[in-house]
Order: sequence, then structure tokens, then C-alpha cells
Amino acid sequence: MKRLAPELRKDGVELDLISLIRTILAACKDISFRVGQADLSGVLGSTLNENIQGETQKKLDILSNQLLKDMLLESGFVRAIASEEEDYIVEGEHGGRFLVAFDPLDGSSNIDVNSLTGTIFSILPVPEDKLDGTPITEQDFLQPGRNQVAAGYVMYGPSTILALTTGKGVDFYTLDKTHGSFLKTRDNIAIPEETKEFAINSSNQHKWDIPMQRYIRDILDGKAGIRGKNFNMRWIACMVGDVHRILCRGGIFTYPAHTDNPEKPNKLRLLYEANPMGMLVEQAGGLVSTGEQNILDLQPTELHERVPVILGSKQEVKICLDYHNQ
Ligand SMILES: O=P(O)(O)OC[C@H]1O[C@](O)(COP(=O)(O)O)[C@@H](O)[C@@H]1O
Ligand SMILES: [Mg+2]
Ligand SMILES: [Mg+2]
Repeated sequence: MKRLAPELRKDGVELDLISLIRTILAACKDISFRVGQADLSGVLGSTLNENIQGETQKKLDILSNQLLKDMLLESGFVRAIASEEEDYIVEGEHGGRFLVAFDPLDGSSNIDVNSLTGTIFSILPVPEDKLDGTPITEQDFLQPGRNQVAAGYVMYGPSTILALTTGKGVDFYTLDKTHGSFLKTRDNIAIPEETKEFAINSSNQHKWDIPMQRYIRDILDGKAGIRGKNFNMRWIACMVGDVHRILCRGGIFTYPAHTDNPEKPNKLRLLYEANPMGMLVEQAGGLVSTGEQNILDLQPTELHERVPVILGSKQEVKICLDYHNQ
């Protein structure tokens, strides 16, 4: 039985960080239970609220956010949190050396149809000059993804699975629901470099820029076309589910910019979607880019900033980037 804490200690992960990860997992265990019981306990459906990004909040978005926020801020390991469902950062009163940014429930549109959802988290260090207790500001969260000390997601599917990196590769842990512990089930995840599988919401095709139009058109031409092979397509409408499949068997996932809305061209959020997924994918040997730049090198400019995302199997992402650089 490879339990989480001893495995992380073996990897040399510091004790406070292990305790913080365990706190996130305690909240996720609760979320997993509530997602599974949602239909029975009447928490399916939307609220009357919108978050700062103009999205209608589901009851489970709010519940998951509250669970994570309360447990993290009371843990003593987290100075402040940022969340998709919080307009501004929230600072705790119990000290700690870490900042956590999270998407409490990813794939919200899947909630009401009993399909995949997940929680995504990114752990950053408190900047040196704030370790003395000087109040944390939004600026302190605006660190490039390269600064993440750990990142991961918990996927609520037929099994509840954690994908975790602390910068030494990616491991999967599965929640053993009989004992309530996360047990290591796969280690050193490696994304195959080549693939015949792609994930994009093709209903938006008319909104993509020319390089993405060309890249997907050539894929769809299959064996007879310039790519010389037939591809398969998947779209889970939950980034956690799509990235999990890519970690398991390779593929390319992209959510490109939409040219029809210059005010809001991108969908995925940098701090709590693109960066943590970027760290996981890179740690598993894949590539992650905006089309112009490695996502992990971006200097964030605002808390809920959105970016274009291309990630997955190294060779396929490179081919996609070639279309952008022609
Ligand atoms: O509506 P679409 O285009 O299918 O978008 C799906 C994408 O939106 C997201 O659901 C956004 O996440 P939230 O549910 O946390 O807002 C991603 O997980 C997913 O990749
Ligand atoms: Mg999300
Ligand atoms: Mg969400």
C-alpha cells in the first residue's frame, strides 16, 4: 500500500508541503462524496449568482469552493488563496509559507449530466519579503508557472484520481473509498511523444485564427492528406478529463483564442487551469504553449487572466506550433 505521505517523504518533499497537499485532498475527498451524492442531496443545478468572470455559478461550484477555502485557510500552511469562484484573493489568519490558486470544480457544465468533473490546484511560495507577515496582495499571486512548487488535479470520475507533481515527475493516486486514503497506483507518468488523438471544441471552428484552422483541417484530411494518418477526436468539456486522458495515453488538447470577441478571446484561466496543467504535462514529458510562448514562462498580469492553451504529446504540439510560426 503506497500511501501519499510516505511516498512524498521518500521523494524528499518538505513536511509543510506534504501537510498542505493532504489538506487539499481532505477537501477533495469531501467534494468527491458530494459530487457522487449530488442528485440525492439536491445540490444539482445553478445558483442565481455569477462569478467575477460572468459565469453562472453552480451549487456545487460554491460548495466545493467553500470546502477548499475553509480547510486551506484554517490549516496553518496557507497564507492566502485565489479561486475561480472568488473575485479577489482571500488571506487567512494562521500564517503559512504557501499560496494556493484553485479551480474548485472544473467542468461545471458536466455536473448536471453526471459526467466528469475535477479540482485543479497550483501551489506557489509566499514571496520572501512577505514571510515576515506583511499582508499578501493580488500581486503576490502573479508569479510565472515556473515558480509552482507543486500542482495537480483530482478527477471525480468512476474512480477519484489524483495526478500530482512536486517537480519530480507525475504520479497518480487513487482514492480507496473503503479506507478513505489516496494510494499510489501509477508512477513516473510519461506522455507518448506522438499521437493520433486530438481534443478541441470544433463548434468554435469559425472563431479560430488561420494557423489553427489550417492545423485542424490537415488533421481532418486523415491518411490522404498532408499528415498521412487518420486521427481520432475526444472532447470531455472538462479540462481535467482531457488532460488525464493525455497523461494516460497521449494526445493534443487545445483551447485556442476566439477572434470574434477581442474583449474576451480566451477561455482557460492561467493561474488555476493552464499553469498547474502545464506543470503536470511538462513533468510528464509533454509540451505546453500559448501558440507563441511556453505557458509556464508567462508573467501573469491579473488574477483571473485567460490564455490560449495548446498542450500534450511533444511532437504533435511542435507540429501545431509550426503552423503558428510559418
Ligand atoms: O464549453 P466548452 O467549450 O466545452 O469548454 C470546456 C472547457 O471549459 C472548462 O469547463 C472551464 O472550466 P470551469 O467548469 O471550471 O469553468 C474546461 O474545463 C473545459 O476544457
Ligand atoms: Mg475549469
Ligand atoms: Mg470551475
